[in-house]
Amino acid sequence: MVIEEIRLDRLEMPLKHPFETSFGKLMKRDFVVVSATSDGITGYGESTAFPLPFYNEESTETVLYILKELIIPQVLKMEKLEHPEDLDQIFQSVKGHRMAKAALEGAVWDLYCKRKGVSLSKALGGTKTEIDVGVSIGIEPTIEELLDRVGSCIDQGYKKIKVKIKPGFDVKPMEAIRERFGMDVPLMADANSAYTLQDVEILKQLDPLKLMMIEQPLAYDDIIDHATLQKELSTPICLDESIHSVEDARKAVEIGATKIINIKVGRVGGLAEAKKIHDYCQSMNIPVWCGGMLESGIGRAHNIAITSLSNFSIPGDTSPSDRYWDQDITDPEVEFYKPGVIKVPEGPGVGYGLNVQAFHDYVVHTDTFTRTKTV
Ligand SMILES: O=C(O)CCC(=O)c1ccccc1C(=O)O
Ligand SMILES: [Mg+2]
Repeated sequence: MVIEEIRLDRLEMPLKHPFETSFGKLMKRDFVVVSATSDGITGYGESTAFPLPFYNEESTETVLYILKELIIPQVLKMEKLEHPEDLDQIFQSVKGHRMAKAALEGAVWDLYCKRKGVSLSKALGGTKTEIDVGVSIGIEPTIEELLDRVGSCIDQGYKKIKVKIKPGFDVKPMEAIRERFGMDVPLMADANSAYTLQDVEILKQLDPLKLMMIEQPLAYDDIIDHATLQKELSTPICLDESIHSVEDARKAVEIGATKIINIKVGRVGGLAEAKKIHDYCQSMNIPVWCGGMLESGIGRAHNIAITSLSNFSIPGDTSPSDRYWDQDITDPEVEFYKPGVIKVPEGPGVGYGLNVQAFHDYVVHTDTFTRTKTV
């Protein structure tokens, strides 16, 4: 196929509730949607970078810069793009910037699948027809408010409850959840890199709570200290921020830094790399699950497709649209078809259409790039 047009729409979507992590508080989502068109068919991808580089090094502005200046001009010159993996030649010319690459790669996967008339799930080798989902709960102002939110999520049927922690809001709130809701709730904590090895005594106090895992307790770029910490903890460590590629996954698993991996399509540079990590982890008996980045329905749809692969055996953070949005930009929105379960769509591509009206209501800026005709 030949891609004739690529569009970058920057959107601002207000969150229903502020979302607080150990690195800060988000009130709205500011992100980029990539549209790629060939023969009148358009595929969509979503950038998961935040406006500021507080989760990883990328930001909305760096995504726009890398796509506009370095990647899109090369893609619009490609003579032959038979498969999304052909983008790799171009991607190799830019180190890092994985969220920028993933946003474009996602649009090309959707386009490729729509042209072939197959679902993205099938094209990736997915086998599940439905996926179990969990919820990620931000840091709440008080333990009481956290308990209310956890209770409501349990009532809604979420299959995993993840709670954000930070120094000063860790052992007490997690103990309070266990006391109120019991030891059977599938419960985990995510620290977003807020601790160091100095904090091992605090983290050890979580062990009796039998959490499913603790996500990224130490630095965003570390695996060595995580391996040291894992030797001290009975709670399994799950890496998020530190894993950017299948090579990172291999090294982290080999040194014992992680027993479970959170795969985020954007963080690892796209669906092709996400699948490689999934396959490697499967061969090593390491379970994986799909993380979230407060995506709109477009990013959620990609997450649902990759989660249909068999080693995504732990419920991910792909909650329905109404967890975050009054009005999402897909039609239909992402919904439970029974509590805690989302159906994997069977239609071509991501299987969710665009709600054009809602989409345009959130757009704040558009750039369009077209192929220069060659004779
Ligand atoms: O999209 C979701 O529901 C997951 C939310 C979440 O946990 C998160 C949100 C923003 C930044 C980082 C993370 C994370 O998983 O670490
Ligand atoms: Mg995380």
